[in-house]
Amino acid sequence: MSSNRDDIILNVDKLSKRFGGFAAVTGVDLKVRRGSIHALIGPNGAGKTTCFNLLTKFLQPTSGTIVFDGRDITRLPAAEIAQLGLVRSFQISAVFPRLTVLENVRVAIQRRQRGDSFDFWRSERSLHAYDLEAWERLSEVGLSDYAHVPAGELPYGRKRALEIATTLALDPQMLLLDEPMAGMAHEDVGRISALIRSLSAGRTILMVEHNLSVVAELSDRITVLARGQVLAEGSYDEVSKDPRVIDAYIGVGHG
Ligand SMILES: Nc1ncnc2c1ncn2[C@@H]1O[C@H](COP(=O)(O)OP(=O)(O)OP(=O)(O)O)[C@@H](O)[C@H]1O
Repeated sequence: MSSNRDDIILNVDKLSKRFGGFAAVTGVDLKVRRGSIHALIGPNGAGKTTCFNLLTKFLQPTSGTIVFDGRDITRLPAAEIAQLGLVRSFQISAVFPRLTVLENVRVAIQRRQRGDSFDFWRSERSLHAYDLEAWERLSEVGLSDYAHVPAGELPYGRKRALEIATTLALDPQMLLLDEPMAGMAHEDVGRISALIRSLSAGRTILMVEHNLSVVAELSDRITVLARGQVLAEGSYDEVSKDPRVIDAYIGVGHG
């Protein structure tokens, strides 16, 4: 694939999701350029999480199409989408607290190699085969010094970094990050921002994030949702000056 500026890795067309009579997402168009950091923002209840769930097929769309890397994935199951390289960061609950940081990443790599099964109670020797790659992932997210610490003992910010390392173990072309700064202490925000920036080298990132200064700093492009629809799209400067965006945020008390 070429990597010119118009190279769209994710092309979402008129995506909609209804829950019974309630339209959570309506006619959303979204184009994400390969290699960019794209943010999806909007006030509470705007439909951001539902969009993520539709993209990764945790939910089936009511209508619309999703094309990833030139392929229509609208009807594919979640596991196949991950295999194609569109991967959502795991939740912290997916980290095994008693396993060390290194072991967690090793298990994630093994799951990629063996498919989505948990038959990791194999020989120690077969697990060590994944060590080299696991160390690389840890170094990529700045966790090398924590390799032998049980995951459950990591501070919160480092747990998010581990969660990202286990996601990288799936070798994604495109990462969906669901509120990467949620619950983060102030001192962790800068470090995770730098991490996201470094991850974007050679990958595409789509993130839902409430911290607007992080969105401003990191994003090449921003799509603003409100009431399940696209309200505005552009650079941070453009969307933050848009009166409709300001109204939508103030309307639900964000200010
Ligand atoms: N499974 C469901 N059944 C019914 N309604 C739902 C369901 N999931 C989400 N909704 C509704 O869809 C709307 C969009 O919710 P969603 O969680 O996608 O918003 P959001 O932008 O992610 O909000 P937040 O920023 O608060 O996380 C909300 O009104 C929500 O109540």
